[in-house]
Amino acid sequence: MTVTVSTSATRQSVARAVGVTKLHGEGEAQVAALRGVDVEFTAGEFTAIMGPSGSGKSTLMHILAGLDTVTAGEVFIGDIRVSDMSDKQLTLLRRSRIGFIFQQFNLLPSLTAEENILLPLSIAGRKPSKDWFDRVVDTVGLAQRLHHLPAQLSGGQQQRVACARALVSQPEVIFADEPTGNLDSVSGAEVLEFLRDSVRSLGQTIVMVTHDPRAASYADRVIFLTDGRIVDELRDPTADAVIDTMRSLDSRARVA
Ligand SMILES: Nc1ncnc2c1ncn2[C@@H]1O[C@H](COP(=O)(O)OP(=O)(O)OP(=O)(O)O)[C@@H](O)[C@H]1O
Repeated sequence: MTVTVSTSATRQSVARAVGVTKLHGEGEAQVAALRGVDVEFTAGEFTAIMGPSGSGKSTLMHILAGLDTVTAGEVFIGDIRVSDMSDKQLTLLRRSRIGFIFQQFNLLPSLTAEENILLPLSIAGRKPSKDWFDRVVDTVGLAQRLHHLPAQLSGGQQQRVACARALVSQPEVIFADEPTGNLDSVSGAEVLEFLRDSVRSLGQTIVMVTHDPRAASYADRVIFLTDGRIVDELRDPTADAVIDTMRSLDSRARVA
């Protein structure tokens, strides 16, 4: 069964996939990573994408973020059709409208926390608003660490720098790929609380790929992928509800 995920008509759509299919490779080695995915992400919402290994989570996120192309279907960021864009247009779109948080933090080791946070804006030739910068730094709790190098920060603090870097340019949407995958449970919880706060108090929109039911429970909604299709969705999830849904997907897969 394929589920078409619907959203509230009153909220603005920030990212949308319509009938997206993605084939990797050629001939006998060809793999269908996504098979006709329809999904929409609305403003001010925190969504987690879950599913077994190989179900297409990273492929979906990369396609939504303009980092990979579709085989069929369409992708929109706001009302802009990403699936038609040239590489140059995609680079500009990513710089101006999309934020990224990676499992490995991806901070530049020779730059201070503050310089890392401001780097995307400097590259785009933009100046930060001082008020917004202060608010973001305050929200992530890094005011006392701005002049430290990444090596002088804990893993959790480094990931909070990466979160601030994603937020400071006020992107329409932040894509986070296993943001707590390299953190212990306490630092992971801090980062997740921060991500949830940035949605609740700063109005950010976040789409996060995770394997961890507890991480997914911080989201407003969880969508579940199996074998390249969206097969289920939970709103206001608890970790137990996410675990139960994952188990039921496993048993459905075994029966099929
Ligand atoms: N560049 C590629 N070339 C060939 N096949 C690929 C490529 N990228 C992904 N795939 C295949 O597409 C399918 C979906 O992969 P994807 O990485 O999106 O899954 P995932 O759910 O993110 O997995 P994981 O949880 O293990 O990271 C898998 O079968 C994978 O082997």
